[in-house]
Amino acid sequence: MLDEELQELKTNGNVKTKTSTKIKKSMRKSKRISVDPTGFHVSEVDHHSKEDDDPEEVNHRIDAAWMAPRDHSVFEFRDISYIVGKRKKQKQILTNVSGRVSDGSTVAILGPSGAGKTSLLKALSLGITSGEVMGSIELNGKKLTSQGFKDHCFLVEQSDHHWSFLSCQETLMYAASLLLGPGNHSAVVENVIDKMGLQSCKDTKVGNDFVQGLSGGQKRRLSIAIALLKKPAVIMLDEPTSGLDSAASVAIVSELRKLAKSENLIVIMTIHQPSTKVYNDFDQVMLMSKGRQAYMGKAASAHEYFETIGYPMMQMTNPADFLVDLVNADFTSEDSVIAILDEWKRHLAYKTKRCKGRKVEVDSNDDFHQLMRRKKSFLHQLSTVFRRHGLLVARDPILYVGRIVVLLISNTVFSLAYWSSRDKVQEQSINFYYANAWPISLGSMFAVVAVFVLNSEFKSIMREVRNGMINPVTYIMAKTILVLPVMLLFGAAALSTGVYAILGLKANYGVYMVMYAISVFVFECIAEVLSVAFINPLMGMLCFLSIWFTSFLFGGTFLPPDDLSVVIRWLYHAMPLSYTFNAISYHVFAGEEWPSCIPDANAGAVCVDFNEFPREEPITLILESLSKIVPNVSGDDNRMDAMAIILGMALGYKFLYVAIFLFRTSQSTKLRGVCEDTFINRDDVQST
Ligand SMILES: Nc1ncnc2c1ncn2[C@@H]1O[C@H](COP(=O)(O)OP(=O)(O)OP(=O)(O)O)[C@@H](O)[C@H]1O
Repeated sequence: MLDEELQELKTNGNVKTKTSTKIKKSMRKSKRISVDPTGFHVSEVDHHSKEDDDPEEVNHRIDAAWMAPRDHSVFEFRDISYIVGKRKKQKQILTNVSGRVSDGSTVAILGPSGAGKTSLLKALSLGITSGEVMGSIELNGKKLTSQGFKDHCFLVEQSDHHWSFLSCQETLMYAASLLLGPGNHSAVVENVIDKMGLQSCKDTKVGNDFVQGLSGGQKRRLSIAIALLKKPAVIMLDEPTSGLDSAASVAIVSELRKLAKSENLIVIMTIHQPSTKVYNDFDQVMLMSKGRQAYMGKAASAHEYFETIGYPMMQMTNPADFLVDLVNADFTSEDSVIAILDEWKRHLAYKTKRCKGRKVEVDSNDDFHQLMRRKKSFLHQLSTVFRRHGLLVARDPILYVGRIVVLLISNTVFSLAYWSSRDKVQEQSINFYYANAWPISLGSMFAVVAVFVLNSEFKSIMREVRNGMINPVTYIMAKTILVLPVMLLFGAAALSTGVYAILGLKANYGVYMVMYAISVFVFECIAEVLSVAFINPLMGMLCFLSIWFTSFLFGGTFLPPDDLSVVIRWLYHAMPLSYTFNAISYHVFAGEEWPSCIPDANAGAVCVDFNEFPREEPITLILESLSKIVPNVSGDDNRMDAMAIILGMALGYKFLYVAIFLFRTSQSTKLRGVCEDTFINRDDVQST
């Protein structure tokens, strides 16, 4: 309803309901703002009026500002060059690529495979973090910085990293909450659902490779819908039609064109080889080959330009095929491609020497962004991310729920395997020890799954951070708070049925749960580090398994630390499981009635001579006797110390995780400004 009112208001502005009156008032307020034509500068904003303090009023102003068309903008990049490698192995990926796009335009970057399309888009979205990038990128005449990109631009990547277990509508509601601040944004969300044709699948889960969900085209539409929620000046899309059939490709590109016109957007996309229908929807095209430009200008005039330089297009030809084939060295001679690239350089107008890299950031003082900045607080973001990931923790079976179920089943089976240790006799003490060591070993090893899942989550978070949706700290905090009780649930699943119900353990349940949770938590923290340290999750998983097995082997269950070579003896002290096994073995034998060992009456090596261990306490005795077989067991109560050391290790790993996480999410392209002669498009010279 509100949506319809807003639409009507936007077109004729005479809806007479209470809600629309508020929005109207808000829009009038928005109009009080005068916009500097060179940027998004606001000259007159009443920052502290009484109405601004009313959350409902601010909410309506945001909705109204969101509905209003965006300010005019110009995106310009000059002499973008990109070099990778060092010295003799240097490779020039991009060479002096320039362009200028105004709002309302859709630009397609075309070219054969390896032409440099993706590299250019990455450079324009400040996403290149290695090698050297030169040139200048400006939005409304001001240098585009990472913050400027977060405020005014949005990159839709080729692979859609969404939250698989959220529905389309839930995804958009959380995105709206993150982008627009607190309040009910269902009207705005409905608006983008309608615009992107997602009405029929709004309750469908996004899905992934393992869970059926949205189709490829719907996922792409969802990515664009999220971008629209932000109301950016520029949307960049990497291959938005890849993997889609021709009808879906036409629909997406024509929708983007309409959006560019209606929302004053600049749309820049890379595209491989579009059909004629898709090509006709582009306002401008940039043709690339060998990292250089062969053409940049009106899509409809491209064939005229090539005709003037001696390459007429045959009738009934797909213009995109014609252009791409012209500069594809696989179909044309290398010399001919170079001649076309050189010809374009000659065609460009010469502009005087100019130093780029001015340190002026894009303003984000337009009304919409002013309001949003005031509304979006760290706490609000934290609570949104907390609610979203709480839902995902409950729904995603791979991350935690699956582990809880497997721990429950496997440890029930283990306890049945050690059924005889219920007798609590000396010769069963070793079995009872193992019955308690396996649940913790298994629980800590299962954290390998977290490496895989968190690696994939990190990609989604990276997308959100780069597009200015969230502060990475909110994700880290929310996840840490959510994971702590889950560790206790792991303990409950691993121990309740197995060692407590089946084997009749009497040791304090609460203390055991906490010890279990801490011991598994440290491995969860190791998994977090490895999930962000490697781009490929399989590398992280391999590393995790190596660390876990080292911890298991050098945990003192099998090898006495004193027998180890001095070169690797430190591993016994550096790995968490040695502390865990020591503390847990004391805990499970403490408080139990273990009959004293009678010398000579027992077969096997378990029984000890009283004279060797003159102490009276039965717990100490059983532990001392057990230590003959399990080197790490001792009669001393080290539980507090052990847990403190493990928590310290967990904290260390957490620190490392946060450092890598923040480092990777903060990386962006460092553009090195150049002071060289600049060549720009003749058309642009005329239009400026
Ligand atoms: N970091 C890098 N190190 C070495 N070579 C690179 C690097 N990045 C890109 N390249 C090379 O630069 C060229 C352009 O790559 P890019 O992915 O930009 O091309 P593209 O036009 O998007 O190709 P496609 O359409 O096949 O995706 C390719 O030859 C690629 O191998």
